[in-house]
Amino acid sequence: MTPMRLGVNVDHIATVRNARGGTHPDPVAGALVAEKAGADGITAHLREDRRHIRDDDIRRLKEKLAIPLNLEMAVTEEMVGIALATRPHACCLVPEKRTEVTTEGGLDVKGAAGLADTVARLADGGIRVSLFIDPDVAQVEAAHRAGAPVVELHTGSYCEATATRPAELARIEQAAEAAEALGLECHAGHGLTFDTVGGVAAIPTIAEFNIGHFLIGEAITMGLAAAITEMRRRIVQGRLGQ
Ligand SMILES: CC(=O)[C@@H](O)[C@H](O)COP(=O)(O)O
Ligand SMILES: NCC(=O)COP(=O)(O)O
Repeated sequence: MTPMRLGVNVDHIATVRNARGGTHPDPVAGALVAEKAGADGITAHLREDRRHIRDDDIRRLKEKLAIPLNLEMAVTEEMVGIALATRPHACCLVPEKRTEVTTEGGLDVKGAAGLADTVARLADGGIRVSLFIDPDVAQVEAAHRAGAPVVELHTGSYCEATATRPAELARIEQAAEAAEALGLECHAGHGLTFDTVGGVAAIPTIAEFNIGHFLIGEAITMGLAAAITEMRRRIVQGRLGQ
């Protein structure tokens, strides 16, 4: 059976940290909790504007994790240099727009000149390269031509859709079938939640799910009670001089 790995994206732990400019919460500490909880890998997106994950987070993730690190990054010389210096297990190449709130779409692999060269340089550095694309058969075929062994299908439109969700899921299924036929490993991610992951997981050839924003949100709400209980305990301890 095709594996069904869960990659936990820790970007938005860094978003909360950066809101105060300090060191807490630490995305690396969160990644180690995810590792202990059974995550199969950790994903972190080093954006060009460093709005959440920073260079030092990537360095520390590589140093401390026992599970694979998947570095998401734009196709730039700076990022290729960081990847080759850090040597994560995998790099997922994504499109980036400075003003976007999140990754709005997939890479236009068909129109990206020089992408095959970037894929080859990263592969020569021992890094498994994945291309983050819209669920579109032509993009899957272009990813294959560019020499990438893996594609990650952008599930954002599927997750956001209501009436058209079955049609969006059918696009993901077709793209996953095309990847399988070409011998590419297929991953899925973006915007997945408890309610939307099942539909995608039902596609038998998808080997990895990369999920971040929703999980970090649930960690805040599901974890809030435990944090409050611990804070109450510390207050009582302090009062009693223990
Ligand atoms: C490429 C992608 O989907 C992710 O990196 C993810 O969405 C988290 O990063 P952003 O929210 O900054 O896009
Ligand atoms: N590549 C997608 C990813 O890592 C997580 O996306 P999201 O769950 O934070 O939207």
